[in-house]
Amino acid sequence: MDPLQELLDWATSHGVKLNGIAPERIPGRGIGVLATRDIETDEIVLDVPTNCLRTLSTVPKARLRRLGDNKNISVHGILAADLALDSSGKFAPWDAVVPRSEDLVGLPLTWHPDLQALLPQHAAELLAGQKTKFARDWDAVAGAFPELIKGKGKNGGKEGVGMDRYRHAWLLVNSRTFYYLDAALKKRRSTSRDDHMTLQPVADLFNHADEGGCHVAFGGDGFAFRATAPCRKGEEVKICYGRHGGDFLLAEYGFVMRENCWDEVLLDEVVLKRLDEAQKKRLEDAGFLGRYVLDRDTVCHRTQVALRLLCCKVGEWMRFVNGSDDGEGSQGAVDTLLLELLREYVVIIEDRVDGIRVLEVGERSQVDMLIERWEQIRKLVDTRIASLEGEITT
Ligand SMILES: C[S@@+](CC[C@H](N)C(=O)[O-])C[C@H]1O[C@@H](n2cnc3c(N)ncnc32)[C@H](O)[C@@H]1O
Repeated sequence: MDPLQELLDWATSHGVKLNGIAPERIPGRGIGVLATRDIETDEIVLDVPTNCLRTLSTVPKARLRRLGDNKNISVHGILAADLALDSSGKFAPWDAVVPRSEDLVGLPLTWHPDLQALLPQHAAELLAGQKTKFARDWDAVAGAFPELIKGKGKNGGKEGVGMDRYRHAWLLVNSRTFYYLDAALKKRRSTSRDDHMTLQPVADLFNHADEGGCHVAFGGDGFAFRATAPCRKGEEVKICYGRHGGDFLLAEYGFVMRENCWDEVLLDEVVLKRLDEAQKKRLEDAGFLGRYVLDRDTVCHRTQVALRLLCCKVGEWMRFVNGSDDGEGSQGAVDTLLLELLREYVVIIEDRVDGIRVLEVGERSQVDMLIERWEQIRKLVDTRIASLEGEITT
């Protein structure tokens, strides 16, 4: 039988209700969810009861006991251990449709370090966070389940096949969990919002849309997915994973979107190098050092503050920071400086893309994805340059 049909049979026998939707393979997006009839706004298209979820509460007690009181492992890490070690067959129809390792090569955690080194700043920071978290989780899991450390890993590493299997499970958890909180999670000490997660077979087949996706509501009985816009038969039904820019989608989900109304880029690389140590200290003390964001329309207030420090006398800058000066008088100088910095950034972007093109590592799809991401950033920067040029000359 078709594995997707088996998953649906399994899910419906566990109380999952699909209404006017069905999963299908979609070129370039793995599996997604299509409308099988016209869907109206506010229709509930999917109901997932709590008994279908894979959470901390469904991890066998014996497995949890072996992890002991280890505070270093995250809930993410425990769920991944459960996926990697599970041989119960309880979720077999789901295991049969989730992406295999070769389907996850878009996630930068799987990339060659030379390619990782050419990620945009925000994506690189997210990746660094993942590496630290993964290393901690793997340490805890490898210590508790030494039977996982056997054979040679894909990269011939001493950690063995177990680490590859664990990383695959860890990435599945990374890219397909939903926010969730229950008694077990509340009881567990030292959990943060990041630990409030669950895996949901079937619901995890929805792809992401920046706008117009189904609304996901989580209550005591489970999850309900409600259409927020009409969807015609045959169209893809999506949800919004969050208002994420392209760097986040690339680092955490391993894909790039052609159009994304939430896209943004960090300008720290060009702004910070203009600041001397005293200016950095001043900005730090005021809470404005770093995280200078350009989105599809404009730069953020933090950028306005940092650039004003480079254009104004300190007194005027302080009045802008405390809100007693609206900054109108210095806006022209700030815009001129911003234009200069954005032009500098264009040169950096071109350099990065050239650097990626000459690399002889990584898979074609990874290289293409990284170049596409830099091209998106270039588009954001070029758009702002064009509008600043128009504003400055008029
Ligand atoms: C929650 S899963 C969605 C189901 C997934 N497509 C599958 O085949 O199982 C998230 C993954 O789907 C893919 N994805 C989600 N939204 C996408 C989009 N708009 N474009 C391309 N890929 C997308 C990414 O690989 C992401 O990591």
